[in-house]
Amino acid sequence: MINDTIQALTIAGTDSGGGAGVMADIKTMQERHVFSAAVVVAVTAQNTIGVADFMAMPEKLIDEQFKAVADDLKIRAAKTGMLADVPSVKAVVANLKKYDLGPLTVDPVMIAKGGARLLSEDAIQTVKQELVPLATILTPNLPEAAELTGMQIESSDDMLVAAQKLQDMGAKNVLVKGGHEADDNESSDFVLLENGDSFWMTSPRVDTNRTHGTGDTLSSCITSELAKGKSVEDAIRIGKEYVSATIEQGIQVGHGHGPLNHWAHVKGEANDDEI
Ligand SMILES: Nc1ncnc2c1ncn2[C@@H]1O[C@H](COP(=O)(O)OP(=O)(O)O)[C@@H](O)[C@H]1O
Ligand SMILES: Cc1ncc(COP(=O)(O)OP(=O)(O)O)c(N)n1
Repeated sequence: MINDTIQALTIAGTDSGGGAGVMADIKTMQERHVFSAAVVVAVTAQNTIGVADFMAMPEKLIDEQFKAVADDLKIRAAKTGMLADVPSVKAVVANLKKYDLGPLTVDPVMIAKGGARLLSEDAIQTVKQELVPLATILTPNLPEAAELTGMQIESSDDMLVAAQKLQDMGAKNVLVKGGHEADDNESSDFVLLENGDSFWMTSPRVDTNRTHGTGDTLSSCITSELAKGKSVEDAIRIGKEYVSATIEQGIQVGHGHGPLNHWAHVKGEANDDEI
């Protein structure tokens, strides 16, 4: 019997500009040699300059996408990204409880780099109460961690406290991303694991505005590695290496916050067998 190809699912919004959301997730999973399926929760009219408009999908269509995927594919890990509003978050949560999709990475996307709100304010409470407790790994950036915890995050110590609070809210493992830090030299992320172990992941900060979709790329790489059966810690470390390479080996697309180079070469992965 032939083994099934490794399959993962993104549950998120589209980006017509190709840099973030479902598009970044599919490109990342493809580069990680994982077959990617997608439940589209919202469609955005977006490019590297900003988000012009978006529309959330009707809940029935969200349900039908989940059913279509679950009836046929063998999903080994899933991630959530942009979830738009309360009805969409609730529809996603109901389907995550209904189907076994493996470990779940929750990227609690709230506001795009250009400033557009991608999650309505009233949906934040629903995310906190209903989605965060389902997360195998929760990956907030600094503003998202602040919003979810209700605390100001201005130092490394604050990141530690926020991670603990998010774990207390039900997320098993927490990765607080430091991409929005003021530090000019380093970009440091803090990880708190389920067993209480914690560590920092630090990479040189690249002086660039080509960082559109960094969070999506990191979380979908982590999801790909979880689908392959990697441990949470290994998946997170590989995710950081991959996203760093996609930022460092930048490409030039568009006139604003440019997208990442998803085909970047990752050190130590000289041939396909090592991916
Ligand atoms: N300029 C940069 N140079 C290097 N790494 C970065 C840079 N900006 C973000 N990162 C990294 O990209 C990942 C995503 O972080 P962040 O940008 O905070 O997420 P989001 O896209 O959700 O706002 C993190 O690992 C962060 O450290
Ligand atoms: C459709 C969609 N989903 C998510 C985002 C935000 O992606 P992120 O990785 O946080 O990147 P930036 O917006 O910070 O560049 C998005 N813009 N669109």
